[in-house]
Amino acid sequence: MKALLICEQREGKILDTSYELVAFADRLGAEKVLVLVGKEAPKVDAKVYLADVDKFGEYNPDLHKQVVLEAIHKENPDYVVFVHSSYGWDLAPRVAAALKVGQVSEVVNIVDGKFELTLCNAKLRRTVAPKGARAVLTVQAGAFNAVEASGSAQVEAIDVAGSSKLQFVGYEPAEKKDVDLGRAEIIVSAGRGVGKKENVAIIAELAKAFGGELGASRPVVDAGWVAHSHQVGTTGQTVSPKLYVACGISGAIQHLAGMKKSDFIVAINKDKDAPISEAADVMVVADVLQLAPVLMEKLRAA
Ligand SMILES: Cc1cc2nc3c(=O)[nH]c(=O)nc-3n(C[C@H](O)[C@H](O)[C@H](O)COP(=O)(O)OP(=O)(O)OC[C@H]3O[C@@H](n4cnc5c(N)ncnc54)[C@H](O)[C@@H]3O)c2cc1C
Repeated sequence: MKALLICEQREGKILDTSYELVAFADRLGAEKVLVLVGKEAPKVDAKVYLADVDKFGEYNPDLHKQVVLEAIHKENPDYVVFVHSSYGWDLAPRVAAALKVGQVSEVVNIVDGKFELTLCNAKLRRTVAPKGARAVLTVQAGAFNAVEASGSAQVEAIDVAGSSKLQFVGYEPAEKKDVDLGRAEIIVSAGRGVGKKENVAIIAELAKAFGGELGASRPVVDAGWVAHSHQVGTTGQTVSPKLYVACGISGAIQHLAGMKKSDFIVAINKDKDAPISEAADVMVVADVLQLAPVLMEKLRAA
């Protein structure tokens, strides 16, 4: 079984998720071959097809698709694997359509060689197996722990003739945020379990008592209870504070992807079986609205 791993870089820096794809292939027990439109190959003991980023652009769906199709032509892989990122969301279906094969999106685990996906806001999981001989997959960021960047790739340059009406112009820096969670040493995050907007103030106060910043899960942001700059997860910020306190957060894979590299994780949840318990160093089974005032009192007295 062979997996062609479509890696990503940004402005010369190989993204960590590329090494998550390697971990995915290793878990699958597949021979791995990597493809990157970039400058330097990932550090891995495997063959890497390297396409010149100056020629093909940081991103260009027409040209990058041609590069991937050329690598598929050379390697005849069983699986063509992308990260479930904005790059993968855009490119994977284009490749699947060109190959006329099915796509399995957002794989979070491998069980007996089949692919596990989440559904119902990550409350349930289902297992699927592609029917055809080949499939395109996207793998959820954070679902597989990245392998260490070490090894020496057998690099082969890949070039394709192709034209596109699109041109990569550049990245636009995000607006300056009111909070920089990336630098925070302590983050206390509010999840849907806090119940209503007014209760977020309690978690914000708790964050202050810890000397940290307020984070949030996506539903809390989507509901307009706090600004998006506080969101942690795949569509928010990736954080790695010394202490992360998750208040009323279930631990969906998209949230975990953004915070699981925290040094120490405390989860406060009414449900002892909430998935966050698997990532937490300490799981406090409690109503966070009852616990928070007690905790604040202790912290202030300390
Ligand atoms: C493409 C995509 C991208 C996404 N990106 C993100 C992202 O960046 N960040 C993110 O967070 N999510 C993201 N999500 C959403 C994610 O799948 C989950 O839906 C979300 O993380 C769930 O948020 P939650 O844990 O706050 O809510 P829920 O899953 O509803 O969990 C609430 C938890 O609170 C507990 N609870 C309830 N009441 C209390 C109480 N009084 N005290 C203590 N515990 C209580 C419950 O037991 C439960 O575990 C994304 C989803 C998709 C499809």
